[in-house]
Amino acid sequence: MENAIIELEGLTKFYGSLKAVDNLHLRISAGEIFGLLGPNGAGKTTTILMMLGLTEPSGGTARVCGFNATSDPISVKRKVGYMPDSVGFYDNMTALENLLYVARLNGIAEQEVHQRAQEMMELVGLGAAMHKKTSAYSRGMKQRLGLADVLIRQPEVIILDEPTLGIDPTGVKEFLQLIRQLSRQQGITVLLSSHHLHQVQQVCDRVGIFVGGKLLADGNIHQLSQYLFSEESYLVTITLREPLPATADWEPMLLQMEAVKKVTVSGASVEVSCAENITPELVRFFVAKGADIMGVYQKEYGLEEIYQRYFDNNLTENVSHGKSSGLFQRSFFRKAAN
Ligand SMILES: Nc1ncnc2c1ncn2[C@@H]1O[C@H](COP(=O)(O)OP(=O)(O)OP(=O)(O)O)[C@@H](O)[C@H]1O
Repeated sequence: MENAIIELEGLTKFYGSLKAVDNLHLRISAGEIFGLLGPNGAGKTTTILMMLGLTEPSGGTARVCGFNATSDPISVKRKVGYMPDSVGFYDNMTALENLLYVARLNGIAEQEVHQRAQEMMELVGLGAAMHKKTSAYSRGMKQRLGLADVLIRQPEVIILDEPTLGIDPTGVKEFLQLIRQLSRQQGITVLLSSHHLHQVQQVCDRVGIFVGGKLLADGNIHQLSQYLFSEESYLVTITLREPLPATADWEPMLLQMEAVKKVTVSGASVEVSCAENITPELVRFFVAKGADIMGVYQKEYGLEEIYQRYFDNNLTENVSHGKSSGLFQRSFFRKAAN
């Protein structure tokens, strides 16, 4: 990859006998917004800490902005802004005073510190609230102020660990828009760790799926979808007025169509995975059967399904332990592999 600003080579971390990060290889380009996506305990925070030189790898290397994070953490910290999931402030000070404090700690010259802090407050949308004490700030406002703290040092890379935790949906949307705008306007590289699929999907150029310390796949949503669902790229959901009669043999008939790979029935909803877009044929099929169609919805696979697919093996294991997932509560009809 040309112009990689983050390069992880065989990065590994053991905590005692626990392998928290397992031979991670990853390159992120300058200006990219990369989403590190994984469930709790996947190793996201440990990876970030190694990239910042805050914990030493057991193996491999992390290079950020050309510096080795283990042997030269100070240089990395000059280039990288890190926002943990929860940012603390002095509640008895105003937001601007908090920011000025951080700016001075970071050695920003006194003659420019005021102007820069005020500019940052405007940039993160807190211009009108900069003289309020942070004790009166909402969680979303505190996250914005946290971002200003990070940005005031003019980093090349920002790393955000679960940045939207505890923010309401409107706040999340605004915060993500802000991240995207900053990255695009200022060319900042963003690494965002999250387990909120929808949010990652909205804002990231590329996503890495991280499970059990391993990076299982990375790419943009379309690439991941093509890779995983090449045979079942189209998902058509047809909603009928009545649930399918128990005696109907429509599923096997649908599966006889060349392009149909899988049929899932859930009440009055029939989900058909196909290799080609055969929505008109499917509609004709149901009409010919005398069914009333209430809705037809066609979509490309999203991150949720991609993520779910990576958990297929785990799901099987869970089911064998009696913890059946929602997926298995519906009936599945899959074409047997030839
Ligand atoms: N300091 C530590 N000592 C021992 N084990 C640790 C330590 N930090 C993390 N772990 C373990 O390493 C694994 C990875 O943890 P990590 O915090 O990196 O995951 P994560 O993906 O960031 O999870 P979350 O989304 O919950 O923050 C987990 O099993 C965790 O319990």
